Amino acid sequence: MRPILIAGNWKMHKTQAQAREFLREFGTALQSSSQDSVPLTRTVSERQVILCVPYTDLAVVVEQTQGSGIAVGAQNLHWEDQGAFTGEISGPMLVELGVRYVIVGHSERRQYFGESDETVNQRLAAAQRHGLIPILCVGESKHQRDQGLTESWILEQLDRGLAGIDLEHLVIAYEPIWAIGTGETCAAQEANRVIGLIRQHVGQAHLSILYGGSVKASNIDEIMAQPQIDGVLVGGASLEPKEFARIANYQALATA
Ligand SMILES: O=C(CO)COP(=O)(O)O
Repeated sequence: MRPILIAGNWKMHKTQAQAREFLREFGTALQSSSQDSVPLTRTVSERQVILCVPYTDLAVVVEQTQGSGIAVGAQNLHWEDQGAFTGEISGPMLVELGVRYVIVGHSERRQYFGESDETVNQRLAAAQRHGLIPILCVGESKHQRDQGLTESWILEQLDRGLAGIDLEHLVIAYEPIWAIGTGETCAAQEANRVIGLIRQHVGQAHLSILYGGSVKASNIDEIMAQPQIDGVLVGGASLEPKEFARIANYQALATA
């Protein structure tokens, strides 16, 4: 049985005060949106909820989620442990704060900050060296999809990104770029197909592979009904406590 992960990526949103407010409302919403009002700890122990928050919120969110079962993630890390890298944050700095997961290679990092598969690979290795679980993001652009390049592009991202990486302590997220922040969700069956290809290519039976891109309370049940999809990486909808709680408490439908 592969672990189910429901991860929120806040991107560059929320001050510490806003993070505290979110967590107050999220705790309540998690219980009230759960069908049988199970306590927070039980809900999240069956489905690992992860909040990937800005660096400045990490300490507050770790402190406020202690004992709740919610795990905390960062959104990037540098490959060196320390050094003259102005503006960067290293693995040991995250570990000291109690962070357990870290997103690596998000398409926004690749698009706006020049991340390449090579630096993604180095960041993955650094995360694992320090016991952090990296969430590697891969996905094609609209242009690549239209050109029929989806599969070859993703397999290339995987081959380059995962060279020498331990496949046991890793999560992959399939995030088609054209579905991020656009409201245009990838059809659940198509996401299932691509994730199946990723699983086959990586060849690691226990790997959790998530879908990301315009996930909302209104489409989570259908997405999670797909047999290859082990969870979601949620952007915009993770900023709103009630919406994200409903996503975490998705209703398990019969497998599509
Ligand atoms: O980029 C994403 C998560 O990492 C997805 O963002 P949205 O859910 O806002 O489309």
